[in-house]
Amino acid sequence: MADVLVLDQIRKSYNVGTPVEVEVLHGIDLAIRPGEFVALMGPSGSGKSTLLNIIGLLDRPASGRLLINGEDTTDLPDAALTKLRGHTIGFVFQYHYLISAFTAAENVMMPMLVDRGHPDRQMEERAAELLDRVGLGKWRDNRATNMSGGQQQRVAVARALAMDPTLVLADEPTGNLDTASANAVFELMRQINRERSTTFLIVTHNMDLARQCDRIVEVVDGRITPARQPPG
Ligand SMILES: Nc1ncnc2c1ncn2[C@@H]1O[C@H](COP(=O)(O)OP(=O)(O)OP(=O)(O)O)[C@@H](O)[C@H]1O
Repeated sequence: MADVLVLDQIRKSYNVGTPVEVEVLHGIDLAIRPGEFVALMGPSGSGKSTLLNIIGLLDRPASGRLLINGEDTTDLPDAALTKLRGHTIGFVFQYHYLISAFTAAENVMMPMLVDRGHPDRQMEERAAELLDRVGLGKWRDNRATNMSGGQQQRVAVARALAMDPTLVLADEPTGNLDTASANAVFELMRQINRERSTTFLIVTHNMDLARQCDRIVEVVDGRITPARQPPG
């Protein structure tokens, strides 16, 4: 089976006032296999979010190749990138970004609504199944605003899974939560990874959580440091 993700010499610069370009990713090589649960760590400003945006097809690298499920995305037009993103990648952010006027179920349906063409019944059943899975079946018709931070983040995890993605990208998904809620959200993602073989790449500053991952990838100054196993 093809690697879920292959990065080959990915470089990225930001324009910080013409003509000044500052390179923040200096040739990143990375491969992630199907079903891996990987922590992405590194100091503030090292380039983790920049890298995640490129992997999530939200931003393009200046040079280098990015393959998702064996497909080279380098020369794909924007519309094809949007479609590939919608069908293969789920996102969880530090802030949940739920729509407060919508119910939990409606929020989970959002990726399917955006993708268009999914019958209502199918979307409702999928949302119900996923909310059950994250332990919030009874909260289906509650507005997102009436839920706790941990519950909101579990709805966000359910929403990330709506399109049955191969890869979930999570940018500090537990950063805003108290320790108990953070552990619960992390454990939920770990269980989903084991049950469904969904691949996860999780940015975290939390070493306790990172050491429960299969592997830690560390970015320092826009470069990946040599691989290391989570300390036992
Ligand atoms: N839009 C932008 N324009 C210019 N510089 C940027 C932009 N976005 C990020 N940078 C710079 O790129 C570098 C990497 O930033 P990035 O946000 O990827 O780091 P990070 O590792 O995710 O940090 P943190 O852990 O604080 O979120 C930093 O020096 C940052 O200032």
